[in-house]
Amino acid sequence: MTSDATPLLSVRGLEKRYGARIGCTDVSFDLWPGEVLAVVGESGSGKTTLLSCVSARLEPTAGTVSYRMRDGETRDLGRLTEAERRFLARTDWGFVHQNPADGLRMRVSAGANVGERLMAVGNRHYGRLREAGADWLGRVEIDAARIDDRPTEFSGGMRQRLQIARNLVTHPRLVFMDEPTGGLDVSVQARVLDLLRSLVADLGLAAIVVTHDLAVARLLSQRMIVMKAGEVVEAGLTDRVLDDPHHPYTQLLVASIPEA
Ligand SMILES: Nc1ncnc2c1ncn2[C@@H]1O[C@H](COP(=O)(O)OP(=O)(O)OP(=O)(O)O)[C@@H](O)[C@H]1O
Repeated sequence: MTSDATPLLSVRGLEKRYGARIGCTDVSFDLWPGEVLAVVGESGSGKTTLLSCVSARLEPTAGTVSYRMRDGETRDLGRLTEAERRFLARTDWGFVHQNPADGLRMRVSAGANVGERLMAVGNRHYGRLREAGADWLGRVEIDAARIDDRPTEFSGGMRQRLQIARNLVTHPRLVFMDEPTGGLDVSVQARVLDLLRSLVADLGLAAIVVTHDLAVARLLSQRMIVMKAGEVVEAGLTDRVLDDPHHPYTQLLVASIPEA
């Protein structure tokens, strides 16, 4: 089976309830290899719930998430064993959190933060781990001389770039991002976004990016879904949705973007 014949990820009829409250409901979409999908919507619309269910961190109440594994077999994530899920998360997936402290080990060096992910996939050679660490620091524009510093000594933007390096060093096929620039100063957001965009393109990564910022969706994604009160109200190519929004809620979101 060729990589283009089947989606990397297929979500069908996904629902998550918290007791009587709806987190998200009736969500369906496909994600293709190398494609970036943005999930947008206001606070409480269900974006994080959806991301957590799709990345197998939260068990959905109904619906399925299928993922095409490296061997070409498509598996229902709900039927994986805990060990299989953890292996996927360590090797095939990345997760970039809004707060870098949630995705980094703050008490170990920058180099070890990057090397650790490689060790998890079987690399043991100290010299090569250090070399890869230095290489990846360079790729995220952190001076290799800072390799032995801890993230606690880094600025917010540097921490976020380090978290990106830690996630991408193993060449995952799919990266989940939850407001990847949301916690950063406006002045450093553009640089991190630019870096993310070029790395995602260079590595041919597929990604799902949760954001309330339509500018982030515009810059990073080819397709987007718009959520309101847990439901998808509009889906389509990012440029189409933003330039010609059909649903009144999307029109409202687009109209509320401040003029540049
Ligand atoms: N652990 C939880 N227990 C109960 N209700 C929850 C829980 N997590 C989320 N919810 C509810 O599910 C709905 C969707 O929340 P979710 O966090 O997914 O939205 P969001 O779009 O990611 O919001 P934000 O942008 O503020 O993070 C909300 O009504 C929220 O109150």
